[in-house]
Amino acid sequence: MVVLAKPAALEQISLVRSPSVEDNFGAGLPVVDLAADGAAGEVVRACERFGFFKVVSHGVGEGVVGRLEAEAVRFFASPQAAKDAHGPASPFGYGSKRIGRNGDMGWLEYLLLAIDGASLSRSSPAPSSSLRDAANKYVGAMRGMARTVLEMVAEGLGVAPRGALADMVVGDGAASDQILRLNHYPPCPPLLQNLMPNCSPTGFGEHTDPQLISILHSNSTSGLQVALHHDADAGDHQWVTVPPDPASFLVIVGDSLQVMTNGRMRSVRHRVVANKLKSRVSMIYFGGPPLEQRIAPLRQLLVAGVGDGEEEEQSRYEEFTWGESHKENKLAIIYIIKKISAETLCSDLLA
Ligand SMILES: C=C1C[C@]23C[C@H]1CC[C@H]2[C@@]12CCC[C@@](C)(C(=O)O1)[C@H]2[C@@H]3C(=O)O
Ligand SMILES: O=C(O)CCC(=O)C(=O)O
Repeated sequence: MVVLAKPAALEQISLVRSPSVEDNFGAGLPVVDLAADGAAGEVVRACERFGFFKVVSHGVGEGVVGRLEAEAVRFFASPQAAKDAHGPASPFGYGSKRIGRNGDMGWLEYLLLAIDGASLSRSSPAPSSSLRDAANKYVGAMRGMARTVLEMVAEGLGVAPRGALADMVVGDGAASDQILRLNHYPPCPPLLQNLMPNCSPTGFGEHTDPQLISILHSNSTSGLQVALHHDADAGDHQWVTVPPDPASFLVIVGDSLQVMTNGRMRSVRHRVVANKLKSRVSMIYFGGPPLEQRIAPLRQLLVAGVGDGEEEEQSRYEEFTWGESHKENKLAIIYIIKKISAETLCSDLLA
């Protein structure tokens, strides 16, 4: 058991050893130019192989991103009492250090906002009208990108109609379950930097996203790591750092898309480690379906390529609705927030 000199400073936030620089993808990061010929095939390949990809040529104006990021920075820089007035996150609103309902802790503060149709929900108010306006424009852009990507997924997998998946999340009038999350990870405290040069506190613990798709933007501060799947279910994975690029977005496959594609696409585990020197600000749009949506493999994928007299592919997952996944934690079989145990604490601490 390790006792920190000042445990209260970290309030039980785990420490992780960051992968070395060589573990970066470098040129190997999956990148898709959404405007290029053959983009649908590239999207499917990246989602099958990595569970995420970087999007370039996305057509989202710099102003739309910059305006919301500036609003987020302004909110996070406001006095603690002003931020606390918008919390605690239950689940929507301002939250700090405590993430979700499972007692997970991270070196971050965040604003979780519900989306109703094409704009922020009136029932989880934004802290200011300027943040709400900026968020609504941003949400519009993210819905457009979610449609493009999900249509490409359907096209690339040979699923008809092209809007089969996209309509679940951004269909006209669909009461889908969309969320916008603004995250701020303050720099790693100087005390810890000195004590443990190779460690950082966990910003956001290891998890997969339960929805169909997430679209992530960050400022130029690093911290995001993804697990390259070898055999992730058997715990065989390698953490790699994704270099930040504010000019692009990262599309992340969620658990529901994994189920709907009967495991062809894999949701990707990811986590954030706090940066030693700079604040990281990220904005993430989560595209989930309506609560009554059945989460099960698309029938067309189970029968695709099955000849006469041959058995169709079996579903690898128990069927449930998106609403049930909230209530009964059904997706917990797939998504894992790993409580980092003593063995995974940095060896500097264990010494
Ligand atoms: C530790 C967490 C925090 C969770 C639940 C659990 C694992 C996955 C996280 C997310 C990620 C996607 C948005 C969110 C709203 C969701 O649906 O799953 C998040 C939720 C929360 O922020 O509460
Ligand atoms: O901040 C990031 O880069 C990732 C955030 C994330 O994984 C989340 O909010 O679910």
